[in-house]
Amino acid sequence: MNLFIDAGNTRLKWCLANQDEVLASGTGSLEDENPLGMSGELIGKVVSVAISTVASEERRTHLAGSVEKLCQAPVRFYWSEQSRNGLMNAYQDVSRMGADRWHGMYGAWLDHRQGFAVLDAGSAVTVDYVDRHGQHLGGYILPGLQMMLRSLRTDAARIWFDPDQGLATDPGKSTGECVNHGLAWLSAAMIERVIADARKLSLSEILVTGGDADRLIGLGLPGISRPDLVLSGLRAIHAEETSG
Ligand SMILES: Nc1ncnc2c1ncn2[C@@H]1O[C@H](COP(=O)(O)OP(=O)(O)OP(=O)(O)O)[C@@H](O)[C@H]1O
Ligand SMILES: CC(C)(CO)[C@@H](O)C(=O)NCCC(=O)O
Ligand SMILES: [K+]
Repeated sequence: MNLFIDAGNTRLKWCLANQDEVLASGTGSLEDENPLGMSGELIGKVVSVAISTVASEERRTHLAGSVEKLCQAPVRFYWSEQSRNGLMNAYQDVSRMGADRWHGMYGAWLDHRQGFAVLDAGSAVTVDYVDRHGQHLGGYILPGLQMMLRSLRTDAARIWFDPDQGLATDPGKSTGECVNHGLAWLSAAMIERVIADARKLSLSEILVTGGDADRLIGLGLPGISRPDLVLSGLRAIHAEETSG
């Protein structure tokens, strides 16, 4: 079995899979001693490890070391590419693009050839557009929802509030409401823009992934929830690279 890991800035997601099916999946944290939280029985099945990561070089090295030791298996990292299987990256310097964006787009490309947007609402939010010819048209990088709340709390002296996951967007009448409704209101505005862009660019689907995907869908994003998007792109690339 192969172990696949999507290591973001906050959490990591993993799945244990062979060519056709996923045996197990879970989440973990780079901060934990056992970063995957996998049982010994599952760890024993791992013969190779493929990782997509946007973590710092220091955290990446640490992850590689601990996974290698834990699984006694070779670890391979996958990065952004210029093109693959008809999908073409708009970046001139693809080495600068977060691997999660490329793997998410590739996961989407395998199932949707009619043009799509990928919205990854993680520690940061990314939006990427791909047309029906497989051409990546470019994208956006925005602060994530938790990141915005954290910056309000730490950078503004008189803003005290309890964060909530509410969906209300009407004008707030307390600090807490102003902050929480403000975040939902901003997210709703982003959703409107993504919808308008998708229409203008003739993209037929919006695929949503990341920890805050459900929140955005709750706020009206007409998207398909694909929590596994990055891992499924990574699995496909690993299979292509190691077959034959
Ligand atoms: N159990 C959880 N732990 C942490 N964040 C969570 C959890 N559930 C939902 N979230 C939300 O998910 C967001 C982080 O998303 P995700 O886990 O996809 O990040 P990530 O993959 O580490 O980030 P990135 O890839 O952007 O670096 C946070 O803004 C938070 O609101
Ligand atoms: C934007 C994030 C943090 C989203 O996870 C990641 O894709 C990243 O670190 N990207 C590097 C910059 C870029 O994609 O251009
Ligand atoms: K991510």
